[in-house]
Amino acid sequence: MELRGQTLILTGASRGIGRALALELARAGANLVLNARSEEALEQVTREVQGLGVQARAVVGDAAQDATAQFAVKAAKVIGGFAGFIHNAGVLHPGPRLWELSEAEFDQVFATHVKAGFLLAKYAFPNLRRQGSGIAVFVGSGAAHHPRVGWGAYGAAKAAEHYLAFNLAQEAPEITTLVYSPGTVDTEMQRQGRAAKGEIAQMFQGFQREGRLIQPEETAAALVRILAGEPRRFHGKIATYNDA
Ligand SMILES: NC(=O)C1=CN([C@@H]2O[C@H](COP(=O)(O)OP(=O)(O)OC[C@H]3O[C@@H](n4cnc5c(N)ncnc54)[C@H](O)[C@@H]3O)[C@@H](O)[C@H]2O)C=CC1
Ligand SMILES: O=C(O)c1cccc(O)c1O
Repeated sequence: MELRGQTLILTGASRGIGRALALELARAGANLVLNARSEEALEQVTREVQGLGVQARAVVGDAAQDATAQFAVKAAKVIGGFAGFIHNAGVLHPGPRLWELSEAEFDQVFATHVKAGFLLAKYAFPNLRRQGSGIAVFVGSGAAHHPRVGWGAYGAAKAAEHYLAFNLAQEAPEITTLVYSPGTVDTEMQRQGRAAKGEIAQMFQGFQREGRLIQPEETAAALVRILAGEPRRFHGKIATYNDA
């Protein structure tokens, strides 16, 4: 897929994998609508992306709010060449067993991974279908298939997010829709995992001790290689960091 001149929406762009993806996509020539909740960090990433010579627009807000998704699609259409989205925003809340999470934490995890994915599809897919093509990437996780003490809501939300992607792939075959599983990546989410209480912290500490963490730049480059190549081979499937 040619990325130059195409406009993509990217959620969770203020740090970690999202920030690295924004920069790598810009290097590949893509214009970007960047979303995150923290205005200062997002504006900073947006300036860095613009410095790479592409058009970029920051949309500050919760990706799980209807207005955020609606505005992001509008902003992408104003830039022109709207080609789709990468839903990367995520939150883990590591540590508590499922029944120890607050209702607000549970809702936040499902809203960020699942509802935000639904809203992006709700506003992007009708446009992309009219154009007859597009790309939708859901940043997924091995957690969707591997129950562990201390990440129950997260894993359940990731499983639901994967399912949204697989179902959309059937509902809109003309839009290439895939899950990207980024590997175990050295980000704030990993740091929160290591600092958590209970068994999950040992797992995350082990990732670091065993040298299993990859850098956000590596996993971003791998996804952009997939997108710039033949993303269609992963339609309705999970592409992993190693596939690139
Ligand atoms: N770091 C890892 O080892 C792995 C990460 N992932 C997934 O990769 C994605 C990115 O994670 P990381 O960069 O590691 O995490 P991170 O915590 O460093 O960054 C998450 C990003 O999402 C944003 N965000 C969170 N809630 C949001 C909301 N409601 N609306 C808009 N933005 C929101 C944050 O502001 C931040 O920009 C997530 O979907 C995560 O589940 C999947 C597998 C492994
Ligand atoms: O599988 C992992 O290593 C992992 C770690 C943190 C967060 C995740 O989603 C993961 O899948």
